[in-house]
Amino acid sequence: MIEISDVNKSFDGNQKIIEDLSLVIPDGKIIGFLGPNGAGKSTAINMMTGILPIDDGTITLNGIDIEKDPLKAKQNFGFVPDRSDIFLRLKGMEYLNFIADIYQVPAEERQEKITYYAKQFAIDHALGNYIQSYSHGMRQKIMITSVLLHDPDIWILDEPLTGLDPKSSYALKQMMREHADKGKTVFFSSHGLEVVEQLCDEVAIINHGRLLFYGTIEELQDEYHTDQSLENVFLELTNDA
Ligand SMILES: Nc1ncnc2c1ncn2[C@@H]1O[C@H](COP(=O)(O)OP(=O)(O)OP(=O)(O)O)[C@@H](O)[C@H]1O
Repeated sequence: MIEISDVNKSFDGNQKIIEDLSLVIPDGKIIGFLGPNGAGKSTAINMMTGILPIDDGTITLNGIDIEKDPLKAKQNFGFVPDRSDIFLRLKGMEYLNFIADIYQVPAEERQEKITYYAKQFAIDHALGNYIQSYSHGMRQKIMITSVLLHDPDIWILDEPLTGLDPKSSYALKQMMREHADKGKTVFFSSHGLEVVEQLCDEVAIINHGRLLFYGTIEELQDEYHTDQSLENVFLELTNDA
């Protein structure tokens, strides 16, 4: 479970990029995090994962405060950022072993998992090459594999499906469903409203750093007295004109 309580964030001390954001992300469900470009999704996710400091408010992951006890909080989640251009000078296998070392994944288990996930994502042939030489999709897949390797309770994924081919996208969606069905937490941002509609149990929609809605798609339709698709309601809700 992730609990975000009264969180505010600005970069220049003036305009708030995140304003009074409170949200409880429960276990056992897939939650989609939606908002137009610049709405504040990555900023919120970066605070949840301890990458950015929080101005005021608190964020806890499985009850552990990300600012007060960052190391312990980080043991509870895995994070796939929206940009996967990191550790470019490591080979795929070196990166996976590095992450497995950090999270102390036993040798036999890590080998088994690397073999399995690399095959699922069709990057097994490329693990001996430098990440620098990987396509965007391959970099995305190596990042996702590194999270799956240490099997954290909470998955925080920033636009994880962008750049994945249909087979890998399908595999990841299946894994997300299985993880949620085990009673674990899956939180991901996306611009793909059809995927969100098909995959998520609940959605959180933000714009200009403020939470506009949190709940199921049926509740969203009820609230806006419509039976229209998520896309139509989303466009109406986030229309600034
Ligand atoms: N380091 C920064 N310094 C100043 N402003 C920033 C910084 N990072 C983000 N912003 C601003 O914060 C706002 C929210 O950006 P953010 O990247 O969180 O949005 P987003 O919802 O993830 O967008 P996208 O869908 O395009 O990824 C934007 O107006 C952006 O210009």
